[in-house]
Amino acid sequence: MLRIAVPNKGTLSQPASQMLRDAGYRQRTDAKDLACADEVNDVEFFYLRPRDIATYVASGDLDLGITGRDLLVDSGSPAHELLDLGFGGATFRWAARPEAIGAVADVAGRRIATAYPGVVERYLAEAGVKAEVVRLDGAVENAVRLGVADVIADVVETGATLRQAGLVTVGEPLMRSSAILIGREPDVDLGSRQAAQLLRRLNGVLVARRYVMLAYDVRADLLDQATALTPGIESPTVSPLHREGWVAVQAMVLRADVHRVMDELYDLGARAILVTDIHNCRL
Ligand SMILES: Nc1ncnc2c1ncn2[C@@H]1O[C@H](COP(=O)(O)OP(=O)(O)OP(=O)(O)O)[C@@H](O)[C@H]1O
Ligand SMILES: O=P(O)(O)OC[C@H]1O[C@H](OP(=O)(O)OP(=O)(O)O)[C@H](O)[C@@H]1O
Ligand SMILES: [Mg+2]
Repeated sequence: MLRIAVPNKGTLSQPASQMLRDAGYRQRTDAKDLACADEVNDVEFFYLRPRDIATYVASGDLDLGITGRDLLVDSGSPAHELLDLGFGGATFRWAARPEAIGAVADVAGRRIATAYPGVVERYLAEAGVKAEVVRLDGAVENAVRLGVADVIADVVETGATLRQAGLVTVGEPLMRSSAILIGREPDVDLGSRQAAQLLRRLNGVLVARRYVMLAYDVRADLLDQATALTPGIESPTVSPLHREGWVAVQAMVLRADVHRVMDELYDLGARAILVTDIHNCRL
């Protein structure tokens, strides 16, 4: 059985399980369950703290895992990123009181509060900057107000928590994170039937989330201009219509672009433009 680590709590937990469900895997129904076997697919899922997942995967005790890129870096573990899963996106940033520091170089000699000392120490070492790292478990934004630190380095998603604490970001993010699939080796072991299937299925979910299916009718003499707007992934499907001189076109389009593409197709003269969701795919 393939053994996979899944976040048991926190921001990544629910979307990770949802993505696995969308990929056709069985997931626990009770949030207190520690493991869940999917006999049909010959996979067993273990629910672990996302911070610990890289350790289990790097040791080889589990085959694959889902965690955050920042947590993988923070762990200092030799596990490898195999696939960006497209959820749990956040930046990891410096923040301080307005005007307290102007640039990242100014963190030198300051006290930096963080729950990710591994990420911060690696960054400081690479930048050749010396500073004191104060390791906290969470609610790091309070550290400046309470006098424990001068600067923080933390996960920023909407920025609402920083604003509440009267802090502003400084400089560029230390890193950009999102949920990732990790493994012990730099590539998925495609010799393992279950691992190859998991990768194909997750890629199928990613494509289904990013793309929609667009169908429309257009005059045959406008087909080249229309398909230039909707080239699809391989090539658009073109079928004859009963109406003389018209064709029906079907192509996958990026969800983020679909409204612009529909407007441009309409302006070109295409009609009966329909968008449908893709539930899953194998490309
Ligand atoms: N708004 C967010 N807050 C915290 N972590 C986030 C957020 N958005 C994405 N993430 C990512 O989630 C992972 C952190 O998850 P983790 O479960 O350790 O902390 P959490 O979601 O803050 O939960 P808790 O605070 O209960 O431990 C990191 O990879 C982080 O980049
Ligand atoms: O930019 P935002 O959208 O405000 O999100 C980022 C904040 O959310 C998380 O805190 P969480 O609520 O998990 O508390 P914690 O610090 O105790 O982990 C994270 O640690 C930041 O503080
Ligand atoms: Mg948190």
